[in-house]
Amino acid sequence: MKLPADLQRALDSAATVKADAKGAGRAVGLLDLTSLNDDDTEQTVEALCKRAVTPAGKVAAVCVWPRFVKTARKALKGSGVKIATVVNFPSGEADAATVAAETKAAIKDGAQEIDVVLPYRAFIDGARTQPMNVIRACREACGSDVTMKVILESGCFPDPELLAWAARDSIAAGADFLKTSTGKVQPAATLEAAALLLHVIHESGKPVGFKAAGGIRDADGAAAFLALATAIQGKGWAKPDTFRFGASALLDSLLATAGHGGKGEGKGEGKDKDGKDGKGDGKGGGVVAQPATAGY
Ligand SMILES: O=C[C@H](O)COP(=O)(O)O
Repeated sequence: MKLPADLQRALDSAATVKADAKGAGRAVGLLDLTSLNDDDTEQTVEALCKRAVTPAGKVAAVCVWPRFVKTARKALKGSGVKIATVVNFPSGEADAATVAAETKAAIKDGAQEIDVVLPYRAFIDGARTQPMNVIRACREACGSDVTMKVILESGCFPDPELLAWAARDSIAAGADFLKTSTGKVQPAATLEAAALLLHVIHESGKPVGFKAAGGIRDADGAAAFLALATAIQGKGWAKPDTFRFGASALLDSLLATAGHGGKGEGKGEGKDKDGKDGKGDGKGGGVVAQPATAGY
């Protein structure tokens, strides 16, 4: 299935958008500042939390492994920055009872937002009941106070119709947000997947948010996703309650573009997927997002 013509036009136009200072400052407030590296420690999580309140304002949330939720809670006390964590991450292969237990434990530790991976491999293989039982179990464990973001791992879907189906089922199972990717699989966030998920959200008529996550490394890449959200959902829709970026190496580029310098003025201070220093292309990271070209 090709994207409908109006979505394709919105995507083509968004792909050409360049970041400006105002938009980059706004994007800071929509950021889930993320660290989900295997070698994260309490010290790296504390350092991450110190970066959550910036000269351009605070980020929306800090997203860390469940084992660091308590550390983040302490470090972020009084900041107003939310604490997000991941469950069933990144493989999406745990059963409903395990996911419910993971979710409850994280909430007990202080998590306010749960990013749960849809059992996407099972869904792609044709299963329908089991994947959604996992999402429903997470929803139940979250209750009404904790935000649940469902990670679809859009890059693994062989066709957009199946992705749209997973998105609709996730909304029916209680998703507060649809999130593109774990960031552990390529392709991660693409404008194609974003257009489709934003369209499904729009069609649903429900107050469901969208999170673009994985591979977004510079302010221009972020601006394209924001422009697309505005084109599909309307001006003013993208707020912290409805739109997030999940990114581990975007903040410095946003701050530099917003006129707040940041370490290295956005000249390659980012980290690549292995946490190595980016080599510097003036756009804030070793890997530059290619939002408009990859698959779903
Ligand atoms: O949820 C967010 C992703 O894990 C971040 O991915 P990234 O490291 O490619 O920015």
